[in-house]
Amino acid sequence: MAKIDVTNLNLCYDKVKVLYSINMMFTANSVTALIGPSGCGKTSFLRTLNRLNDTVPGVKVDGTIKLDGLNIYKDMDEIKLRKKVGMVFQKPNPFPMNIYDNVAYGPKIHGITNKKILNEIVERSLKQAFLWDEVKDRLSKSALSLSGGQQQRLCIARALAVEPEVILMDEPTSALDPIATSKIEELILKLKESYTVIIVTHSMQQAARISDFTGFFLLGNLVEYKETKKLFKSPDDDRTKGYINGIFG
Ligand SMILES: Nc1ncnc2c1ncn2[C@@H]1O[C@H](COP(=O)(O)OP(=O)(O)OP(=O)(O)O)[C@@H](O)[C@H]1O
Repeated sequence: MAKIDVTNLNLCYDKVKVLYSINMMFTANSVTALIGPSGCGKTSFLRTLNRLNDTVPGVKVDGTIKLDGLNIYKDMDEIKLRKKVGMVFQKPNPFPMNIYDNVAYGPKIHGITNKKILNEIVERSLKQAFLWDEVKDRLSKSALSLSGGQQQRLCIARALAVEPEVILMDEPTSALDPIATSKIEELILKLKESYTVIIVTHSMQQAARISDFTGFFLLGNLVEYKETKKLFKSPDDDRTKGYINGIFG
C-alpha cells in the first residue's frame, strides 16, 4: 500500500489556482524529489501533505490525501498528522534556545516529561541526524551558535525526535555550502531506511543523487512522475526533456 496517496488535488489561494488535479503516490522507505521551475507549485504541494497550508487565509484545497489509508483532512487532526509527517524548511530555523531543548521541545509538547526518557530521545535523534559527536559536549549552548549546516541537521534531529513516519523537506540545502550539503544528502539516504522522504529541490544533480522517484511540476501540473533514473534518462514528455536539458526554468 502507498504510504501517501494523493488523488485529484487542487489548490487555490484566493481563487488563484496553483495546483491542478495532482495524482501522486509515495512509497514507504523511499526518497521522492519534486522538481520544476520557480512558482510551479512544489512548495504549495509539499505543504498540503501536512496541512501547513491550512493556516494561509483564503486557501482552498480539494481532492483526497491519504496517509496509510486515512484521509488527512477528515480522519485525523493536524496535531496527530504533524507528529507523523514532519517538516524541514529551506532556511535552518532552530528555536532561540539551547541545543538540548530544541530537540526535546516536540516530545515535551506531546507529554513526555521524564528526564531520562527525554535524554534518550535527544541523544538518539542527534545521532540519527549525525550531529551527536559535534554537539554532545555543548548541549546547553545556544542552537544559534551552530554553523548553518549544523543548524539544519539540528532541525532534522528536532523533526526526528517525535518519531515521524514521513519527512517533508523544502530545499533543505539551498542555504548551505557544498560540504554541509553533502552531509545532509548522506543523511537523507540513511533516513530512507526508516522514513518516507519527500524533498523539494532546485538542483537536478541533487534529485539524481539522492532520490528514487522524481516528479516534475510545471505551472501547477504534475507533468511526469517516475523512477528518477528513467525520468532523467528517458523522459516521456517534451516539457520534462526541455527542463532537464536546461532549455527553460
Ligand atoms: N501564501 C500564498 N498566498 C498567495 N499565493 C501564494 C502563496 N504561496 C504561494 N503562492 C503562489 O502560488 C504559486 C506557487 O508557489 P510555490 O511557492 O508553491 O511554488 P514553488 O514551485 O515552490 O516555487 P519556488 O521554487 O520559487 O519556491 C506562485 O504563483 C506563488 O506566488
